[in-house]
Amino acid sequence: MEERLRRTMMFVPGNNAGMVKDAGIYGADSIMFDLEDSVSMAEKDAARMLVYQALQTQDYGDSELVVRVNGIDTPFFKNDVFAMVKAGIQVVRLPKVESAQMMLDLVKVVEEAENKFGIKPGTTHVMAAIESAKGVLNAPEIAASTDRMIGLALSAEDYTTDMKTHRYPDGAELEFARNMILHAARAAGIAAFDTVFTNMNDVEGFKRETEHIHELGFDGKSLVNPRQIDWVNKIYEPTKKEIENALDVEAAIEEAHQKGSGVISMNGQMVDRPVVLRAQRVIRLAKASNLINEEGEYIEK
Ligand SMILES: CC(=O)SCCNC(=O)CCNC(=O)[C@H](O)C(C)(C)COP(=O)(O)OP(=O)(O)OC[C@H]1O[C@@H](n2cnc3c(N)ncnc32)[C@H](O)[C@@H]1OP(=O)(O)O
Ligand SMILES: O=C([O-])CC(=O)C(=O)O
Ligand SMILES: [Mg+2]
Repeated sequence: MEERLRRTMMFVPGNNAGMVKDAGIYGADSIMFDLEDSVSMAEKDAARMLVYQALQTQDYGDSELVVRVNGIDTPFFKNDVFAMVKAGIQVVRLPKVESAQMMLDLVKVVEEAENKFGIKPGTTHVMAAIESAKGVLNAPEIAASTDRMIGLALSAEDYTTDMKTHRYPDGAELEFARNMILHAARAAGIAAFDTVFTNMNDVEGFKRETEHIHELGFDGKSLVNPRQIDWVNKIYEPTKKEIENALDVEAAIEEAHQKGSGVISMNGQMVDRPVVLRAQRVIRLAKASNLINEEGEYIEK
């Protein structure tokens, strides 16, 4: 199956009826309804109900549908998971994950809910948000904890609090966590998401951070505002040169396969599997940015 693009995962506060209703219009790769920290204690049940109803009635287009449930040690957790699985959510994001066991405990509840509501076992995927030193150090075992895992996310607001620091413009305080999470995710073959950027007035800071995590190799970022979607997509957009090279690589490897070979030379450059895999990702990103037409040619904008 073709890997899904996950450049933008937008948080939508689960108690905000207007935002929940319109969340599909902005073109986020993933919409993440939040039942956790953007919802006050008094509104936990109302938010769960609102998101449940929206999932039954709203059309969210091609966006992947994710819910951030309340933590496993809260009185809301089990009700959240049951309601969201019943509503057919695609991914449950567990916050503040510190061990593989926490993911296994989540999966047990997901399984119970799938059985209860007659949903095909294994349909509901899960992901972990890493928000503490312990979580970062256990990232490899968390990433490999279950076949249902689709990704790891860094959650830097809680993480920097746990580390007794805060966020700085150069992001030096996050480098170790970013690298651990990225390596753990890649080793397990799942996605890696960078954290939110919450200062809506610092557009340059947001773009600098996104360029940095793009360079490191993150699939994308958790977002708090729809304006951030286009900024991320622009940074993840391949260049004309990258797209044309990727199209040449596809053609060259096709020719090689027809000759029964897995490797070929293209303008003096060896083309083999890793080069082809990189080219395929460039083409997926280019298609998502409408930079390749039906005939498979680059579209000049
Ligand atoms: C540390 C953590 O846990 S972070 C995760 C939890 N936090 C969240 O989920 C916060 C989500 N984001 C928000 O609530 C808001 O974007 C804020 C508070 C950051 C900024 O709010 P505003 O300044 O009002 O946003 P802005 O003016 O850009 O809104 C423009 C439009 O986008 C909508 N919008 C803004 N943020 C979102 C969102 N996250 N999801 C869906 N719609 C949104 C607004 O409703 C508004 O719609 P309208 O034009 O139809 O009225
Ligand atoms: O997942 C995120 O990026 C938001 C969050 O909870 C945090 O930073 O603590
Ligand atoms: Mg958090």
